[in-house]
Amino acid sequence: MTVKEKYEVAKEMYAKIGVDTDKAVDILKKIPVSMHCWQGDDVTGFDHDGPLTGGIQATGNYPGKARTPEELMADIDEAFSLIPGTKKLNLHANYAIFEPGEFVDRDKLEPKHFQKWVDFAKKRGIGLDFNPTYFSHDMVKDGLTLSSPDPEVRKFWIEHGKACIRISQYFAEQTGYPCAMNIWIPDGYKDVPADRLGPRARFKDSLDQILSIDYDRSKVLVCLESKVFGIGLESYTVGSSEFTVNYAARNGIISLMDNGHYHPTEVVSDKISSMLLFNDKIALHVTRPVRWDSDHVVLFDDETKEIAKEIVRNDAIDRVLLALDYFDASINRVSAWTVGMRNMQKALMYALLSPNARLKELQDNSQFTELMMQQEEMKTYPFGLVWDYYCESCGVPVQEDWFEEIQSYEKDVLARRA
Ligand SMILES: C[C@H](O)[C@H](O)[C@@H](O)C(=O)CO
Ligand SMILES: [Mn+2]
Repeated sequence: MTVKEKYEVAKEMYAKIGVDTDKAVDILKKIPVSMHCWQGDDVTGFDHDGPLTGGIQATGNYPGKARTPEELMADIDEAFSLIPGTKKLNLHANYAIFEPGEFVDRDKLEPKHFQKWVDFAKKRGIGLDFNPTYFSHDMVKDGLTLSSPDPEVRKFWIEHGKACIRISQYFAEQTGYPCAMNIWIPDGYKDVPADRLGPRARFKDSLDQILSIDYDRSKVLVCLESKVFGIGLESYTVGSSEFTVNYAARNGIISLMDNGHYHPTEVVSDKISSMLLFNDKIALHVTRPVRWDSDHVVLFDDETKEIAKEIVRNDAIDRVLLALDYFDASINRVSAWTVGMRNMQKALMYALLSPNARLKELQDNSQFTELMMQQEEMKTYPFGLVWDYYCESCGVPVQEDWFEEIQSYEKDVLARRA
């Protein structure tokens, strides 16, 4: 049987419970998922030689890491050729590309330092997202940036934030797609602080200054990401959840939730509905925390599925900005991208193939026995046959066929980067 014939069988089975698989395929094709450039080189970037700082860590030493913009772009293209659906590319400011011999520090970055990325995106018809890089830099003093007590340090990073807004607006104007610009700072303390209010007040003032510049809010979607702790910053995080949610709500920007940034038993899937009730838009970093904010590759696991369900069944596809955020250096990095991106879309597909209206009705009518039965039965519906058809209709390899391509690319390209 062909992929299409198998799809027809699945289509009939889903139709019996009121699910329109053609519609699910059409919807999924249009949901943008932003792929993070930093999986390709373990968050190293091109503006700096030092270590990765900011309380985050890429562990592993798998060969073939991209070392230049050209290598990173080639690897992104390779991953894109294996990932179905609508993609965006998520860049960090430390991926600026300079002319030979040129160096421009982060407070002075301009759109021209990202022109090659803009050309890359335009050629592929995709949008760009952006992130100021508040880590891996000498101006991070004692682990602090926008909340530093040193006005010089704060000024440097405020200028960086402003520069990034201008660059984001350029991205949006050039690509024709709004640019989500996410602010995350690592600031915090390893040990019990003497003053929790001061750093947060300074962070608040720094954000106010960054956002005071004139920019087009329909083009630049500024987001603010919270965190619970970082490595070496375990006792106190300036940009906590309460801080970022309140700041975003008061200042008309977007809260970004990273599902690695909460206490281990807290789940982002349960937060989405509350956030949707009070915000026009929210943003997500989908990752996989294993015991801590470990940034493992996104799997087709329960929490990823639950996150996708919350987006789909709350009719919030256009209100949730979806980006991935992980960096695994222990496996083939192109494969890591491909697995994570495909899994995010599988989770969305799984949610789109759920009889959501019926399940809600069962809940509202207190038919909990039937609700449990139906939710469990959904797990063995032929989801994979619809997924395969979706991949085929997007022109990317079906099932594990894509891995052969990864193996050839590793042999022909990555292995030669020694
Ligand atoms: C590199 C990213 O900006 C970073 O991972 C941030 O989003 C984060 O999640 C830090 O823990
Ligand atoms: Mn994140």
